[in-house]
Amino acid sequence: MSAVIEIEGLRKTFHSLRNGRRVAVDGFDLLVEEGQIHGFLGPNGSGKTTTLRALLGLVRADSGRMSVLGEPSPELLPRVAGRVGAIVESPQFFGNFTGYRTLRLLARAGGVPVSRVDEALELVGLRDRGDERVKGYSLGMKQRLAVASALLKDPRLLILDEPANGLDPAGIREMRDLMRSLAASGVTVLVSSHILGEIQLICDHVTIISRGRRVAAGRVDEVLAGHDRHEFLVRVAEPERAVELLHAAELTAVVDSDALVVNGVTDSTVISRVLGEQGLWVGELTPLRPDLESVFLELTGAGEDPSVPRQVDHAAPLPGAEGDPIDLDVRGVDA
Ligand SMILES: Nc1ncnc2c1ncn2[C@@H]1O[C@H](COP(=O)(O)OP(=O)(O)OP(=O)(O)O)[C@@H](O)[C@H]1O
Repeated sequence: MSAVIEIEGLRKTFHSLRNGRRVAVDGFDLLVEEGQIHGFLGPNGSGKTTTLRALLGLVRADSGRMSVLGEPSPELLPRVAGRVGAIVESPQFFGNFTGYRTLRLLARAGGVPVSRVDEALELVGLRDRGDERVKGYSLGMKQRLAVASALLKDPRLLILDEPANGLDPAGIREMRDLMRSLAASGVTVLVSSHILGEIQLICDHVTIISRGRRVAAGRVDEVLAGHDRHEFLVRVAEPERAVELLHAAELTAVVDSDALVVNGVTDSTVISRVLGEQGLWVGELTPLRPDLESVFLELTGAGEDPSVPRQVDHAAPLPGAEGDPIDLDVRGVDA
């Protein structure tokens, strides 16, 4: 399978008079292969947006090697820009324009055949609402319009920064369905998020970033399996006595409210045998599988670092700190 995005050893430091020197990305690696829906997970301020901006040439990295669709980025990104759709920054849609007119304008500006507008609206499920003004759109619809704008040129790679941010459950579901159908049509998707459940539902691969560093990467099921403590929830009539019996059999067990949790067990029949032999019949024996949330919290130290201030979205770059932006049609959503 070929690499669609490769990042090795990316480092980016911001300097400001107020906060001094801040290492936003600290030797970060990322590999996204063709056909993946790849989740890019990390707490607020962990470096996701900075990584994506560096990849797309919107901010200049201190060091590191990056490539997109096989071309070194950002140097030769223009060669593949026509096959990359990205929504990383806040876009400005004219509220008085209809969705259709907005896309037609963007298509013309980007040299894309206007016939592509209908297809893009269809793909994001806005074909029926394309004649309505954008100011009447819900946030979810605006998000989908932003995705449609990134789809105008029929990209092979779609990069979405926090597409579910601010959406209600219905909007999140729509976004999820949209990503799935795009992936089914052969588009590789990289989606950054701090919404763990969403990533677990949508993505097949994940890279977790914490304080600018990669702390886990791989297939979602493999990352989860790597953190499986082989725990079981056990319900019996006498939990305290059950714990004593399990300890005597050299198993680790603790009472957890009206049940007990046994860990480090690969074969659950051992538990029922130890207890059954002493007349304690097991009423429930449930494997406690890790979910992405518990893995994420474990790896990132419970999320947000209070010493790291939240990014101000439109923080003014320092003179000379930014690279020359590349015309990638990078858009975000006007909330
Ligand atoms: N233009 C900037 N100037 C100074 N510091 C910045 C700038 N952009 C980002 N940072 C800092 O770099 C760190 C990483 O920020 P980044 O926005 O990349 O994180 P993130 O993972 O995308 O967070 P979020 O989920 O909150 O968007 C933060 O400490 C942030 O304050």
